[in-house]
Amino acid sequence: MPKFDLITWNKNNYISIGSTNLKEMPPGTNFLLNTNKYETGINSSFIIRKEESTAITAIEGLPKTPLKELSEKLWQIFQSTGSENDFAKRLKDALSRETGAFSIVGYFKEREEEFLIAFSTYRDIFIDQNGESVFLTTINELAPEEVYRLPPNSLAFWSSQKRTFVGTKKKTRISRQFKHRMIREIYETPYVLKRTYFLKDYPSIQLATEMIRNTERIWVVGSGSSLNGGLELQYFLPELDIIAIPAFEFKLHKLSSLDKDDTVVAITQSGNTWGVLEVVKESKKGGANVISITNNPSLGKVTKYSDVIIPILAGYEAAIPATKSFTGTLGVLYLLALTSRKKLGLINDNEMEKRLQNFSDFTNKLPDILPQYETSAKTIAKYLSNLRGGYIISAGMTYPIAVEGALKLKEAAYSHAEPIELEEYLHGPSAALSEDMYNIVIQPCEEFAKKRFLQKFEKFHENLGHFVVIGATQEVQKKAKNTENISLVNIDYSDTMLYPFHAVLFVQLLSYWLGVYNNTPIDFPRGLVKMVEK
Ligand SMILES: N[C@@H]1[C@@H](O)[C@H](O)[C@@H](COP(=O)(O)O)O[C@@H]1O
Repeated sequence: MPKFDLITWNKNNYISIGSTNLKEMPPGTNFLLNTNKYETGINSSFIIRKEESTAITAIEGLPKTPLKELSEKLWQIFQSTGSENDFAKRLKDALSRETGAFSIVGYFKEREEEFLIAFSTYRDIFIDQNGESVFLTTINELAPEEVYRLPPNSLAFWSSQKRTFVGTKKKTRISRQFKHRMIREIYETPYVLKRTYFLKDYPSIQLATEMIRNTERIWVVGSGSSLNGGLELQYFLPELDIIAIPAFEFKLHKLSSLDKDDTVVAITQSGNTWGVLEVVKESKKGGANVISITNNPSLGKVTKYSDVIIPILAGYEAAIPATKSFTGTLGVLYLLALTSRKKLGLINDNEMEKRLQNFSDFTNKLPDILPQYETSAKTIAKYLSNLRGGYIISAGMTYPIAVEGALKLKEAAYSHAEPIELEEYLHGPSAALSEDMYNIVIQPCEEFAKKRFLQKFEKFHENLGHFVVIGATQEVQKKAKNTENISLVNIDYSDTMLYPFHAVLFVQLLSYWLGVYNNTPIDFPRGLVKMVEK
């Protein structure tokens, strides 16, 4: 009998591998089942225990059927009689009928026979057998160099009698092993957004929308990247009275005037940031509505004080610089804004469908877009590595991305970057530039602001060590006389609401590569923690 770690796990109330403990993990997205060799950690949404050592399933993502029910359904199939092939077929049928972006791995023991299954609707699962152990993961970086790759919508089925996996493709070589968690997590983004897409049918989004519709003022509170992500709601829903404000500032000056017609949207990846908890506790006491958006919906304390909880489906994020959780937050806000616009009669069914389709198309294209962005980010980072710092400038929809970009450049690359609003640049900051500095302009998508940038183009380009322009850069190309110290990054977007996603991914990759060239401890910047508690 092979010795699965899962059996060990089954004897406990929770799963623990290496130093990580499921109880401390946000319900998540990636799982690693087993191994003695790779004690790296599991990040799984839900584990359902049956009686002693009989069944255990780990499900990540967002299937339509509630997780408990889905697990129960699979268990029924295992208990039914029939041949091994029948089991496999019935399982596959049941799983293929399910909608949503999810993956499942399971261990079942029935009539002295043991079975392992793996299935995903939307991503590869990597599988390997190593002597007595079986290894399953969705994180390719954790897999051995040569693994069996299970493509989406196929079922891998292992039985203790046959001792081989049925359904997997031939062994393939994993081409990329990520050096840092930050870059691996950026490359997780397509999966994060694919899961997020299915939030459209999630009850919390509908409830939050209802709350937003019946409210007078909306306050978005958070810190760090969560606050920066929150700024975007003001642009996604410009018709409403929304103010995004640091949690601490809100506590100091707004809490006292809060009333029951107000809604507080608290954004917190960890769900446990002290300043945010202070705000939600007191907002609740004061009778306001509280919506929390968190990557830790089961264990984050923020949920205790929330009327509605919307999960960020990013999964466990290890690197201190937030990347996939930021983009996951944008995804949640995109859906929340769309549903609210629909409810408020600002868009009709067709437009709603079109935007959802755009979002889904974007998630499908993203795996091809990311390496392209990375190639140019890497080249540009090389230029920037000789410079001491600079400005990151934008306006409108992508202004929050300039703010977030400046934070990423500081955290990951120790590059002193300051975010500036496009027009504000002309009111002081331009005076402080020198030849050892850079300007990064995220071209606005609003026509009026686009024109303004072109009109003042020379001003942004003067006295610089390097000038980077991100966006629809064709016009800039015509405008630029001296192209020596300019880098243009063309971004192809048709839906302006998706432009911030493109821009932030590029800026994250740029910060990452600048960190590599500057030789910084990218994943664990000095003096920073993932979560600021009391
Ligand atoms: N270094 C982290 C930031 O990356 C994070 O954005 C912030 C807010 O955390 P949370 O989103 O968990 O509330 O906390 C810390 O400062």
